[in-house]
Amino acid sequence: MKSQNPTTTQAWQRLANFSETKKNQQIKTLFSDPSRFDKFSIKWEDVLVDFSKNRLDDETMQALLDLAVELDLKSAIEAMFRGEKINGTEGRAVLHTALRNRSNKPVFAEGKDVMPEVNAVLAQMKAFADQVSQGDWLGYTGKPIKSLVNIGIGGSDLGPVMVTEALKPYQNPNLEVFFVSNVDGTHMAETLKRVDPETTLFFIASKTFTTQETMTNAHTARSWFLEKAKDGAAVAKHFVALSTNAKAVAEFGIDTKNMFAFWDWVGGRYSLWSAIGLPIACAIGFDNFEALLTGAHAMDLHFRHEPFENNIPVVLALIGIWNCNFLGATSEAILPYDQYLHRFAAYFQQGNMESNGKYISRTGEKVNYTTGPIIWGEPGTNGQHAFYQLIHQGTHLIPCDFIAPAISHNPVGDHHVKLLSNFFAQTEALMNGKSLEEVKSEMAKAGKSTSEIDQIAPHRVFEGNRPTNSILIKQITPYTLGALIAMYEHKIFVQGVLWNIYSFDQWGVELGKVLANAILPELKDASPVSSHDASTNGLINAYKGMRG
Ligand SMILES: O=P(O)(O)OC[C@H]1O[C@H](O)[C@H](O)[C@@H](O)[C@@H]1O
Repeated sequence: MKSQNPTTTQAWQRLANFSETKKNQQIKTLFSDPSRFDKFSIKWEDVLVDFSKNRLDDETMQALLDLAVELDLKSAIEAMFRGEKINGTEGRAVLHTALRNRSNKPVFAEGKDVMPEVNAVLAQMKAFADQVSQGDWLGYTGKPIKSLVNIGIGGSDLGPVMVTEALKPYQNPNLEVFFVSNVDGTHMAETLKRVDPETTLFFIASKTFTTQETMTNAHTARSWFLEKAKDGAAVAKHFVALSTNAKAVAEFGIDTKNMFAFWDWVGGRYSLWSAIGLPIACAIGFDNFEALLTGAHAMDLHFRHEPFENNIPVVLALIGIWNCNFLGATSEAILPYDQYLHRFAAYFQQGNMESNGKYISRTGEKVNYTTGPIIWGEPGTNGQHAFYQLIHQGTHLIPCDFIAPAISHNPVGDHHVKLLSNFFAQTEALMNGKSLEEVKSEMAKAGKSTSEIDQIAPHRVFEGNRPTNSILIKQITPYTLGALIAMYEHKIFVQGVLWNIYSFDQWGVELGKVLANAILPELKDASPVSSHDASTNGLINAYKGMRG
């Protein structure tokens, strides 16, 4: 994979040169081009991506596309799909695309076709999910399973939670799903209050099977279970493991025949397509899980083969780079107008920020440009009544992705048209704003006094010109959700390639873990500590004092 500081390319120089003059380009005036909407939107299957409401003209788009060519994005995409070890610091391939490779064409990692293994685990998942969802998997007292409890954190939690929530309309009504991630005992305690050991299945989900939070929660769940079941042999009916680490699974006491494997070429935050997706498959049924994979595969094909100018993940990634590196945006909001997608932004916080939150380039130097933005968001319309104030009138430039389904799973009264009227109105308002003249004349018409108009009018002005993308999807189904997730995954990949950083490691999470392990034994007794800096010593000693 080509490794080059993007700022040294001709395309970047061009973008930098004209960005000063184009920075404040008015989006609404760009619509004087009657073909703008057609030119700056992509229709793919049942999805429409409109990126015309950006500070983006033909020249900028061309320079961004040239940047992708100059940095040899095409070869990088091929390198990922072909199983090259593009995760350079861990020496691993990145093949989540193989997990959903419905074509079944061979995919090689280290010279070995991974598809037979992928298919074997999928078959094992199907057999298991079918038994659970049909009520044939019985607990130790012979009762069918009613509650699924996933114990995992990060990539072993966020994907399954997000998808299970997003696809609730497809959920088996006989099953309830719970997710325990936090090492805070409250998370486990509150969940255990709501489940019955005779009818509960625990999924211990951990790629490494060493993660402190997950192992602590797993041991607590097992002790709770054994207290009731009083028979070690019953564990096999109530605990399964989703992991790459068979040895640690066996050491924990889960029979490896109850283990669903995946491999080191699956990154944690890209793992919902693997055995980590088993709770999803149980909750919504294996056919629906397969449709999720199929949708993602369709997006993979689009991403791999479509020319860049028509390639949704590539175009969205390039616009993100324009906004971050040239217009000064430091964050991006993801705003789904779909209550079922309420964990979507949280999921892509990990996807984006753990992948591209890096200041060291692939050649080991500190970068001299901005990389991964801060990702945040909540479902519309809740966000509108909370933080949209800042998006509309704050001092930060916050590019937003608006996502909405045309058809609701709950066509109750006029809720959906109301929801979608807000979806359309917000991007319109963010682009067009409202001028001082408009505000003044409105206030005058409403009979306000001149002094009131002079005093209040400036506060009611909307500068507008806030960039947005709108992603309209016919309906959120397993298939379209799979495609949507894959779309964002590939956007992140493209940005990592162009920023010349390694998107598939996460060294930045290590230091805190190591220090927590050093502090843990110090918290076990009352003796004061003095080995840290004054603040950390002070905090630990105050804690010991409060605890008594
Ligand atoms: O699946 P596990 O090995 O338990 O890892 C769970 C999570 O913890 C790590 O600290 C990483 O930051 C995440 O990328 C990962 O998803």
